[in-house]
Amino acid sequence: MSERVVIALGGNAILRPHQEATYENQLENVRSSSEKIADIVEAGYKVVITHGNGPQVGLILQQNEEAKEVVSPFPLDVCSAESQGLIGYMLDQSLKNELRKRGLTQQVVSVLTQTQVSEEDEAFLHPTKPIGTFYSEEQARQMIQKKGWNMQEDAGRGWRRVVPSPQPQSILEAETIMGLVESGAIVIASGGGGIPVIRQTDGTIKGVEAVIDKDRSGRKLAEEANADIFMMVTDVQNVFIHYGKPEQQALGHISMEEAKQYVQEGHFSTGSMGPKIEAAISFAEQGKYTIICSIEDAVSALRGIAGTHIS
Ligand SMILES: Nc1ncnc2c1ncn2[C@@H]1O[C@H](COP(=O)(O)OP(=O)(O)O)[C@@H](O)[C@H]1O
Ligand SMILES: NC(=O)OP(=O)(O)O
Repeated sequence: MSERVVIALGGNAILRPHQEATYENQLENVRSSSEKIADIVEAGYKVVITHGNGPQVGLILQQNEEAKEVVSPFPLDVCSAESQGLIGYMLDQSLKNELRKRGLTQQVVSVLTQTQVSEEDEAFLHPTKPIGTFYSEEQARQMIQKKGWNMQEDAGRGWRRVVPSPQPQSILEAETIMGLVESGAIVIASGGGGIPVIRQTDGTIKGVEAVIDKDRSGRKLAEEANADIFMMVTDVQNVFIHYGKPEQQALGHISMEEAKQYVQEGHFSTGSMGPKIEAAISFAEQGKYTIICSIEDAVSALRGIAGTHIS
């Protein structure tokens, strides 16, 4: 039986740090990622796709805020929904085109996904999720003063706006997503971690202003989809210890215990590599397998010869 892999595509792989945020640049990145995803499909894996939205949701939010004198701005959960539509559309279209080119007949479908979070989550008081553009420290100070943004340095790449990132509790459309996966379709779901919603006392759902980490939601999706492998595709080839320092060292195959040890030693930044390792550890706790790699290495990583593997 073919193995099932949930691929989580990083928002920064769709729009690279410091790359101009045009639609064309993002479409080209998504198009080349789709070639690699099609390679994985062709290699015989059953594929479920999720994706980040950090750069995109930040830009949509900024577009809303900049135009607020002319057009009423939308809240962050709506911007999240917009980013899911934007990226889902690009991925869906690019993958359909790539599969068609190769004579592959799998259906591709993108599901608008809402993820339940708790209103009580401490994360609402401590924003940690980097979104939007990268700024210099001086520009960041101006943004904090002029716009009242929360800003943090993001893993040595520059300063970014940060917003609350509550823990995902459940994926509301999980059953429908599973039905589509079982039908043999390639499903794109839980984009940007899913649109964050809370369940109110009367049972209705309502959007909340946050951005969920797609690696945390991706791990939930991988559990729901009963995936054999959870693959987080990002803009580095490996996870490193002593990242960004002269003594940095790439990790190949490590155990869950080693991963926990490295977390304790503080090797992974919150808001970037931290949540990926956290997701890998909880997936490994269920006896499952996680890979963190670049999109270029995705096929070799599945063969075990590239990327970081946590089991
Ligand atoms: N220990 C580490 N090893 C590798 N990358 C790290 C580490 N700590 C922080 N990072 C940063 O994590 C980034 C990937 O996380 P993130 O930006 O959230 O990716 P994505 O948007 O692709 O999910 C890398 O570009 C790197 O700058
Ligand atoms: N939502 C989310 O985790 O996006 P990134 O992968 O772009 O950070």
